[in-house]
Amino acid sequence: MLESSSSLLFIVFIVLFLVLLFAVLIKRNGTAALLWNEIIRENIINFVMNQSKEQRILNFVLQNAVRGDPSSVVDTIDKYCSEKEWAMNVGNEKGKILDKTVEEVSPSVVLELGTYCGYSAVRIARLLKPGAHLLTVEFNPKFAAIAKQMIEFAGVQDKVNILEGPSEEIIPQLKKKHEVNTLDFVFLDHWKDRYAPDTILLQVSLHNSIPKNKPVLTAELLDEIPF
Ligand SMILES: C[S@@+](CC[C@H](N)C(=O)[O-])C[C@H]1O[C@@H](n2cnc3c(N)ncnc32)[C@H](O)[C@@H]1O
Repeated sequence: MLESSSSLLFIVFIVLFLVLLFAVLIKRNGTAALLWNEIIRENIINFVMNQSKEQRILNFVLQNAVRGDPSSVVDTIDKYCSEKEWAMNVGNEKGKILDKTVEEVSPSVVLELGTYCGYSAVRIARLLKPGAHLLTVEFNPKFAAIAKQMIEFAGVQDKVNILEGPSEEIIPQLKKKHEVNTLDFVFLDHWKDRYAPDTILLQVSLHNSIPKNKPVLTAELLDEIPF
């Protein structure tokens, strides 16, 4: 009896020690914090709420943003992601540089690789001149479905075309299937290991018709440009 209660006490002690150790790690170590927030915590919330984080972001927008007002959609996503749950949108800081580039270039045709929930797509589309359009590529069908609703709610669906599939498959189809002859602005915000091969693929597929003076921005580059 005494033996079993002391081993129980020992197990409780070990569990408490591990919880404490993990709490300290989360506070001090970026990887542990990421592991906790992005994998453990998020999956627990998804399980309890029976809903993905992306669906929660969309619901928050549907309940709090102004329908047909893209800036309100952008601001509402920023509010959710700064106050409630982090998400991999480009965010407001880098978003301002993105805005500035779109305004300066005044593109007619824009390509974005990596749509996610449609945050940057709405952000770019709200600044496009009449007749201009954005093609945005996303290979996760669940994210593409969320983005479609986000874009429609923001009222920019006539300016944005979501192309569902991997960039490496979509890019070679741009010319024939989507009638793209030249791109005035490219925003690379998908997985980093595809930046270089997709940039080459773009030039090959469009026969070098991305003019040299037209910007190709990556999410990482936005970190380095002073605003
Ligand atoms: C950082 S998020 C994009 C964020 C988005 N641009 C925004 O600011 O709202 C990256 C997205 O790229 C998608 N992705 C990654 N690699 C891809 C590929 N090769 N083809 C298509 N989509 C890809 C992922 O599923 C993810 O949704």
